[in-house]
Amino acid sequence: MDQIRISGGRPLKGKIPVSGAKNAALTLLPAALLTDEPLTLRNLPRLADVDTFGHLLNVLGASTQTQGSRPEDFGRVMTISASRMTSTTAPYDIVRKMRASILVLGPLLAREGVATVSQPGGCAIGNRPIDLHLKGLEALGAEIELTSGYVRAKAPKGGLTGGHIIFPVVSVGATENVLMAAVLAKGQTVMENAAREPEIVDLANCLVAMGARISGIGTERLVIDGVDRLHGATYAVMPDRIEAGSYACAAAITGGEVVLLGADRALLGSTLPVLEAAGVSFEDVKGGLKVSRANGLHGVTATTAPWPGLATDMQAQLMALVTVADGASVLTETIFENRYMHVPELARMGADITVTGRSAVVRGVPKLHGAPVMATDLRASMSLVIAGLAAEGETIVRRVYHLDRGYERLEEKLQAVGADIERVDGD
Ligand SMILES: CC(=O)N[C@H]1[C@@H](OP(=O)(O)OP(=O)(O)OC[C@H]2O[C@@H](n3ccc(=O)[nH]c3=O)[C@H](O)[C@@H]2O)O[C@H](CO)[C@@H](O)[C@@H]1O
Ligand SMILES: C=C(OP(=O)(O)O)C(=O)O
Repeated sequence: MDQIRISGGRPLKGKIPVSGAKNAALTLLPAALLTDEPLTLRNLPRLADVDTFGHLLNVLGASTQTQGSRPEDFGRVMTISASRMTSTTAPYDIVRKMRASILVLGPLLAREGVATVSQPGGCAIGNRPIDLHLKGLEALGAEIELTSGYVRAKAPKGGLTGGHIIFPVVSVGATENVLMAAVLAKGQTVMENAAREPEIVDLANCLVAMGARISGIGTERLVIDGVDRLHGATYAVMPDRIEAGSYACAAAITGGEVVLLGADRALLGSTLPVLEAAGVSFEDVKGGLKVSRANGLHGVTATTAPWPGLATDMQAQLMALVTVADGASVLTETIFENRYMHVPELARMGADITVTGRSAVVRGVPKLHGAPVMATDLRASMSLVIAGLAAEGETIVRRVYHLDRGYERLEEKLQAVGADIERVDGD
């Protein structure tokens, strides 16, 4: 199995192109099921999860064609044509590999009137329920049964109808699923306390380009006037704000200076001031954002929250950064109950971290040392890469398949800015 070997201590210098956002791509792909005309997605990142989603769309009867994807290019263009669906079932074998598969539920229900989707279980970062997805779809008239590990959903005769949904907590996935169902429902749907993440804005903009009628995009109150049909469109996936934030941490921890091509400070929300407080400097430059270490690294107190708060998907990378900061940090995770799988691994590299309940106290140490490490989720794995880039000596990161889910050609991008990093065969 592949491993990543890093010899730490080299300041990163140069340019890193930011890829299309994984978490936007994984909600734009199921949107293709809402129309019988082709949807062309540009700037799709080359990631294992995108391939898995393509496979799921094929299983449902949609064709997927990728164009212009020379191996040396970042990103690719995919045209998805769901002119005729041959199945309405998302099987366990695919859903277990990729939680985002649940996002075919709303589109299948809206388009075909039925959907059977394997229930995603918990995962390494927490419990991850889907009750709000189901309640939201029920508010549009769907009948839902949970049997044998599957969600079986049926629209009433005549199709889904608009409804009024007040989410008790902000849910990115539930907002996406219900939004995709509501665009083809009869009448008006109002979603209150909807998620406002940039990836939801990206989905809504793509749906509008396909003929949907949505107002309140980017706010917590989305109003959707259902239309009879959507048409095809061409849409470019937004840049990956989490990838950009991850490389910002990598540049700062190594004392380097990197231009993140295509990065946009507006997409970082209040993750940006938290990184600034930790000592990352951001400067707008032509074509992107220049990141470097300002005046040393400093401990921070920060809590993850829905947009525009500190992104939960940046918590592990921020933690890696502050392991070598002056002073202590207190990081609190509010979205997932178990998103600290990186803590024992960072500790093996010399970090001083104590977790109590939902908070982690990180006392900065002068330096980290390389070690063999392993993580059980995507961002935890990235935090180990960031730590490895700064550590003295060699770090081996195992279970690279987590990184391949969310970072397009990670080692190539880091090699290009001077990191001593390579993918090697391992046991
Ligand atoms: C608000 C938030 O930051 N969401 C993150 C979440 O999205 P993802 O869509 O996976 O999760 P949600 O946004 O739905 O979850 C937010 C919170 O709502 C709870 N919940 C969710 C759905 C549900 O049906 N019932 C329920 O109780 C969850 O347990 C969680 O505490 O993980 C993604 C991958 O790391 C991140 O990119 C998203 O930024
Ligand atoms: C946990 C993540 O993704 P997923 O929900 O696809 O597992 C992530 O993007 O950090």
